[in-house]
Amino acid sequence: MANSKYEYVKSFEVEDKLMPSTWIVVRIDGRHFHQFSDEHEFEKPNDKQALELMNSCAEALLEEFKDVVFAYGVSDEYSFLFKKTSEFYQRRASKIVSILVSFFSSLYVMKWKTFFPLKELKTIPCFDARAICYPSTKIVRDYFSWRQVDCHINNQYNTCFWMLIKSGKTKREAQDILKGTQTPEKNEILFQLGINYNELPAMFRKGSCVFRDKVEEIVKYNQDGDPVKRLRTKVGTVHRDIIGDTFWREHPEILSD
Ligand SMILES: Nc1nc2c(ncn2[C@@H]2O[C@H](COP(=O)(O)OP(=O)(O)OP(=O)(O)O)[C@@H](O)[C@H]2O)c(=O)[nH]1
Ligand SMILES: [Mg+2]
Repeated sequence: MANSKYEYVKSFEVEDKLMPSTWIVVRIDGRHFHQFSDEHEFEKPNDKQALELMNSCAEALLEEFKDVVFAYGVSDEYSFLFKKTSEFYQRRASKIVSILVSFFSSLYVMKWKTFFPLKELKTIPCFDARAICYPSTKIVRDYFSWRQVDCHINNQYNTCFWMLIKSGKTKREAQDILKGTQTPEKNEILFQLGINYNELPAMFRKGSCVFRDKVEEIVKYNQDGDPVKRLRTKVGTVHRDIIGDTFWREHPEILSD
Protein backbone atom coordinates (compact mmCIF):
# COMPACT_ATOMS: atom_id res chain seq x y z
CA MET A 1 0.00 0.00 0.00
CA ALA A 2 1.28 3.46 -0.87
CA ASN A 3 2.37 5.66 2.00
CA SER A 4 -0.20 8.26 2.93
CA LYS A 5 0.67 11.60 4.45
CA TYR A 6 -0.68 10.18 7.72
CA GLU A 7 1.78 7.33 7.82
CA TYR A 8 4.19 9.32 10.01
CA VAL A 9 1.96 8.75 13.06
CA LYS A 10 3.37 5.25 13.22
CA SER A 11 6.73 6.68 14.29
CA PHE A 12 5.18 7.54 17.65
CA GLU A 13 4.84 3.85 18.50
CA VAL A 14 7.70 2.91 20.79
CA GLU A 15 9.56 -0.38 20.65
CA ASP A 16 8.83 -2.54 23.69
CA LYS A 17 10.78 -5.73 23.02
CA LEU A 18 11.64 -7.74 26.10
CA MET A 19 15.30 -8.59 26.67
CA PRO A 20 16.42 -11.59 24.56
CA SER A 21 17.51 -14.88 26.17
CA THR A 22 15.75 -14.16 29.44
CA TRP A 23 12.85 -15.91 31.13
CA ILE A 24 9.65 -13.91 30.70
CA VAL A 25 7.09 -14.07 33.50
CA VAL A 26 3.64 -12.60 32.95
CA ARG A 27 1.75 -12.17 36.20
CA ILE A 28 -1.95 -11.48 36.07
CA ASP A 29 -3.98 -10.37 39.09
CA GLY A 30 -7.72 -10.02 39.57
CA ARG A 31 -8.93 -6.41 39.75
CA HIS A 32 -10.91 -5.61 42.91
CA PHE A 33 -11.29 -9.30 43.71
CA HIS A 34 -11.88 -8.45 47.34
CA GLN A 35 -15.17 -6.97 46.17
CA PHE A 36 -15.71 -9.55 43.39
CA SER A 37 -15.38 -12.44 45.87
CA ASP A 38 -17.89 -10.81 48.23
CA GLU A 39 -20.37 -10.14 45.43
CA HIS A 40 -20.18 -13.79 44.40
CA GLU A 41 -20.16 -15.11 47.95
CA PHE A 42 -16.86 -16.96 47.69
CA GLU A 43 -16.14 -19.12 50.69
CA LYS A 44 -13.69 -17.56 53.13
CA PRO A 45 -10.76 -17.71 53.25
CA ASN A 46 -10.55 -20.13 50.30
CA ASP A 47 -13.18 -20.99 47.76
CA LYS A 48 -12.32 -24.35 46.18
CA GLN A 49 -14.47 -23.75 43.09
CA ALA A 50 -13.04 -20.27 42.49
CA LEU A 51 -9.49 -21.60 42.71
CA GLU A 52 -10.29 -24.52 40.42
CA LEU A 53 -11.79 -22.10 37.91
CA MET A 54 -8.49 -20.16 37.93
CA ASN A 55 -6.56 -23.43 37.50
CA SER A 56 -8.74 -24.54 34.62
CA CYS A 57 -8.15 -21.20 32.84
CA ALA A 58 -4.40 -21.58 33.37
CA GLU A 59 -4.47 -25.12 31.96
CA ALA A 60 -6.35 -23.94 28.86
CA LEU A 61 -3.82 -21.14 28.43
CA LEU A 62 -0.92 -23.62 28.46
CA GLU A 63 -2.78 -25.75 25.91
CA GLU A 64 -3.05 -22.74 23.63
CA PHE A 65 0.39 -21.13 24.04
CA LYS A 66 3.12 -23.74 23.75
CA ASP A 67 5.91 -21.33 24.73
CA VAL A 68 4.43 -21.06 28.22
CA VAL A 69 6.20 -23.85 30.11
CA PHE A 70 4.98 -23.37 33.67
CA ALA A 71 2.39 -21.45 35.67
CA TYR A 72 1.86 -20.86 39.36
CA GLY A 73 -1.38 -19.57 40.83
CA VAL A 74 -2.71 -18.49 44.20
CA SER A 75 -5.78 -16.45 45.21
CA ASP A 76 -6.68 -14.14 42.30
CA GLU A 77 -3.26 -14.22 40.65
CA TYR A 78 -1.42 -16.42 38.16
CA SER A 79 2.18 -16.23 36.90
CA PHE A 80 3.03 -17.63 33.47
CA LEU A 81 6.61 -18.52 32.56
CA PHE A 82 7.76 -18.40 28.93
CA LYS A 83 10.73 -20.49 27.85
CA LYS A 84 13.95 -18.53 27.59
CA THR A 85 14.22 -18.85 23.83
CA SER A 86 10.63 -17.83 23.14
CA GLU A 87 10.06 -15.60 20.13
CA PHE A 88 6.35 -15.24 20.89
CA TYR A 89 5.22 -12.02 19.14
CA GLN A 90 8.91 -11.14 18.68
CA ARG A 91 8.96 -10.70 22.47
CA ARG A 92 6.90 -7.50 22.24
CA ALA A 93 5.75 -6.80 25.81
CA SER A 94 2.43 -5.13 25.03
CA LYS A 95 1.40 -7.91 22.63
CA ILE A 96 2.37 -10.70 25.03
CA VAL A 97 0.76 -9.12 28.09
CA SER A 98 -2.46 -8.11 26.36
CA ILE A 99 -2.96 -11.45 24.62
CA LEU A 100 -2.42 -13.47 27.78
CA VAL A 101 -4.60 -11.34 30.02
CA SER A 102 -7.48 -11.06 27.55
CA PHE A 103 -7.31 -14.79 26.81
CA PHE A 104 -7.42 -15.57 30.54
CA SER A 105 -10.26 -13.13 31.26
CA SER A 106 -12.38 -14.55 28.43
CA LEU A 107 -11.76 -18.09 29.65
CA TYR A 108 -12.79 -17.07 33.16
CA VAL A 109 -16.15 -15.88 31.85
CA MET A 110 -16.62 -18.87 29.51
CA LYS A 111 -15.86 -21.40 32.23
CA TRP A 112 -17.77 -19.66 35.04
CA LYS A 113 -20.93 -21.76 34.62
CA THR A 114 -18.97 -25.03 34.74
CA PHE A 115 -17.57 -24.19 38.17
CA PHE A 116 -20.54 -22.19 39.50
CA PRO A 117 -23.61 -23.77 37.86
CA LEU A 118 -25.92 -22.19 40.43
CA LYS A 119 -24.32 -18.74 40.63
CA GLU A 120 -24.92 -15.94 38.18
CA LEU A 121 -21.86 -13.97 37.11
CA LYS A 122 -22.97 -10.56 38.36
CA THR A 123 -20.01 -8.28 37.62
CA ILE A 124 -17.21 -8.27 35.07
CA PRO A 125 -14.10 -10.22 36.11
CA CYS A 126 -11.08 -8.21 35.05
CA PHE A 127 -7.34 -8.78 35.45
CA ASP A 128 -4.25 -6.59 35.28
CA ALA A 129 -0.97 -7.98 33.96
CA ARG A 130 2.71 -7.22 33.77
CA ALA A 131 5.73 -8.84 32.15
CA ILE A 132 9.07 -9.24 33.89
CA CYS A 133 12.34 -10.66 32.49
CA TYR A 134 14.57 -12.81 34.65
CA PRO A 135 18.13 -13.54 33.52
CA SER A 136 18.82 -16.85 35.33
CA THR A 137 17.06 -20.02 36.43
CA LYS A 138 18.05 -19.25 40.02
CA ILE A 139 16.12 -16.00 39.91
CA VAL A 140 13.15 -17.68 38.20
CA ARG A 141 13.05 -20.24 41.00
CA ASP A 142 13.37 -17.49 43.61
CA TYR A 143 10.49 -15.68 41.91
CA PHE A 144 8.19 -18.70 42.27
CA SER A 145 9.43 -19.30 45.84
CA TRP A 146 8.50 -15.69 46.62
CA ARG A 147 4.96 -16.24 45.35
CA GLN A 148 4.65 -19.52 47.29
CA VAL A 149 5.91 -17.96 50.53
CA ASP A 150 3.32 -15.22 50.01
CA CYS A 151 0.65 -17.89 49.54
CA HIS A 152 1.65 -19.55 52.80
CA ILE A 153 1.80 -16.34 54.84
CA ASN A 154 -1.54 -15.03 53.53
CA ASN A 155 -3.28 -18.37 53.81
CA GLN A 156 -2.15 -18.98 57.36
CA TYR A 157 -3.18 -15.50 58.43
CA ASN A 158 -6.53 -15.65 56.63
CA THR A 159 -7.33 -19.13 57.96
CA CYS A 160 -6.64 -17.98 61.53
CA PHE A 161 -8.61 -14.79 60.99
CA TRP A 162 -11.74 -16.45 59.64
CA MET A 163 -11.63 -19.25 62.19
CA LEU A 164 -11.50 -16.66 64.98
CA ILE A 165 -14.50 -14.90 63.41
CA LYS A 166 -16.37 -18.22 63.19
CA SER A 167 -15.58 -18.82 66.88
CA GLY A 168 -17.40 -15.60 67.74
CA LYS A 169 -14.67 -12.93 67.73
CA THR A 170 -15.23 -9.58 66.04
CA LYS A 171 -12.95 -8.58 63.13
CA ARG A 172 -11.20 -6.10 65.44
CA GLU A 173 -10.63 -8.74 68.13
CA ALA A 174 -9.31 -11.23 65.56
CA GLN A 175 -6.88 -8.64 64.18
CA ASP A 176 -5.65 -7.80 67.68
CA ILE A 177 -5.10 -11.49 68.54
CA LEU A 178 -3.08 -12.03 65.36
CA LYS A 179 -1.04 -8.83 65.54
CA GLY A 180 2.69 -9.65 65.61
CA THR A 181 2.19 -13.43 65.77
CA GLN A 182 4.68 -15.76 64.04
CA THR A 183 4.00 -19.12 62.33
CA PRO A 184 4.18 -21.33 65.48
CA GLU A 185 1.78 -19.05 67.38
CA LYS A 186 -0.68 -19.05 64.47
CA ASN A 187 -0.47 -22.84 64.28
CA GLU A 188 -1.20 -22.96 68.01
CA ILE A 189 -4.25 -20.68 67.63
CA LEU A 190 -5.56 -22.96 64.85
CA PHE A 191 -4.86 -26.03 66.97
CA GLN A 192 -6.88 -24.50 69.84
CA LEU A 193 -9.73 -24.03 67.35
CA GLY A 194 -9.49 -27.71 66.37
CA ILE A 195 -7.62 -27.27 63.08
CA ASN A 196 -4.37 -28.93 62.08
CA TYR A 197 -2.97 -26.49 59.51
CA ASN A 198 -1.03 -29.21 57.71
CA GLU A 199 -4.22 -31.14 57.07
CA LEU A 200 -5.86 -28.30 55.13
CA PRO A 201 -6.06 -28.96 51.35
CA ALA A 202 -2.65 -28.59 49.65
CA MET A 203 -4.20 -26.26 47.06
CA PHE A 204 -4.92 -23.72 49.83
CA ARG A 205 -1.53 -24.08 51.54
CA LYS A 206 0.79 -24.42 48.54
CA GLY A 207 -1.04 -22.84 45.58
CA SER A 208 -1.23 -24.51 42.15
CA CYS A 209 1.44 -25.46 39.60
CA VAL A 210 0.42 -26.03 35.98
CA PHE A 211 2.77 -27.63 33.45
CA ARG A 212 3.10 -30.29 30.78
CA ASP A 213 3.95 -33.73 32.04
CA LYS A 214 4.29 -37.19 30.54
CA VAL A 215 1.37 -39.41 31.48
CA GLU A 216 0.91 -43.06 30.65
CA GLU A 217 -2.27 -43.89 28.80
CA ILE A 218 -3.77 -47.14 27.57
CA VAL A 219 -4.18 -47.07 23.77
CA LYS A 220 -5.61 -50.53 23.32
CA TYR A 221 -5.60 -54.08 24.69
CA ASN A 222 -3.60 -56.80 22.91
CA GLN A 223 -4.84 -60.33 22.09
CA ASP A 224 -3.91 -61.54 25.60
CA GLY A 225 -6.01 -58.76 27.11
CA ASP A 226 -2.95 -56.86 28.35
CA PRO A 227 -2.99 -53.08 28.08
CA VAL A 228 -0.76 -51.43 25.46
CA LYS A 229 0.43 -48.13 26.91
CA ARG A 230 2.13 -45.06 25.54
CA LEU A 231 3.44 -41.86 27.04
CA ARG A 232 1.53 -38.72 26.19
CA THR A 233 2.28 -35.11 27.10
CA LYS A 234 -0.59 -33.57 29.01
CA VAL A 235 -1.14 -30.27 30.80
CA GLY A 236 -2.02 -30.83 34.46
CA THR A 237 -2.16 -29.15 37.86
CA VAL A 238 -0.38 -30.17 41.07
CA HIS A 239 -0.18 -28.58 44.51
CA ARG A 240 3.40 -29.02 45.68
CA ASP A 241 6.37 -27.31 47.28
CA ILE A 242 8.32 -25.41 44.66
CA ILE A 243 10.61 -23.89 47.25
CA GLY A 244 13.77 -26.01 47.34
CA ASP A 245 15.21 -28.43 44.81
CA THR A 246 12.88 -31.43 44.71
CA PHE A 247 10.20 -30.23 42.32
CA TRP A 248 12.63 -28.67 39.84
CA ARG A 249 14.92 -31.73 39.92
CA GLU A 250 11.95 -33.98 39.12
CA HIS A 251 10.96 -31.75 36.18
CA PRO A 252 14.22 -30.60 34.58
CA GLU A 253 12.49 -29.97 31.24
CA ILE A 254 10.64 -26.93 32.63
CA LEU A 255 13.75 -24.81 33.20
CA SER A 256 15.88 -26.26 30.40
CA ASP A 257 17.03 -23.77 27.75
N1 LIG B 1 -13.50 -15.26 49.98
C1 LIG B 1 -12.49 -15.42 49.12
N2 LIG B 1 -11.83 -14.33 48.67
C2 LIG B 1 -10.81 -14.51 47.81
C3 LIG B 1 -10.40 -15.78 47.36
N3 LIG B 1 -9.36 -15.64 46.52
C4 LIG B 1 -9.14 -14.29 46.45
N4 LIG B 1 -10.00 -13.61 47.23
C5 LIG B 1 -10.07 -12.14 47.44
O1 LIG B 1 -9.25 -11.53 46.48
C6 LIG B 1 -8.31 -10.66 47.12
C7 LIG B 1 -7.02 -10.69 46.31
O2 LIG B 1 -6.10 -9.79 46.84
P1 LIG B 1 -5.66 -8.48 46.07
O3 LIG B 1 -5.33 -8.80 44.66
O4 LIG B 1 -4.59 -7.85 46.90
O5 LIG B 1 -6.97 -7.56 46.18
P2 LIG B 1 -7.92 -6.96 45.05
O6 LIG B 1 -9.20 -6.58 45.72
O7 LIG B 1 -8.01 -7.91 43.90
O8 LIG B 1 -7.18 -5.61 44.64
P3 LIG B 1 -6.39 -5.25 43.27
O9 LIG B 1 -5.68 -6.49 42.83
O10 LIG B 1 -5.42 -4.17 43.69
O11 LIG B 1 -7.42 -4.75 42.32
C8 LIG B 1 -8.16 -11.23 48.52
O12 LIG B 1 -7.78 -10.24 49.44
C9 LIG B 1 -9.56 -11.76 48.81
O13 LIG B 1 -10.36 -10.71 49.32
C10 LIG B 1 -11.12 -16.93 47.85
O14 LIG B 1 -10.85 -18.09 47.51
N5 LIG B 1 -12.14 -16.69 48.73
MG1 LIG C 1 -6.29 -8.60 42.90
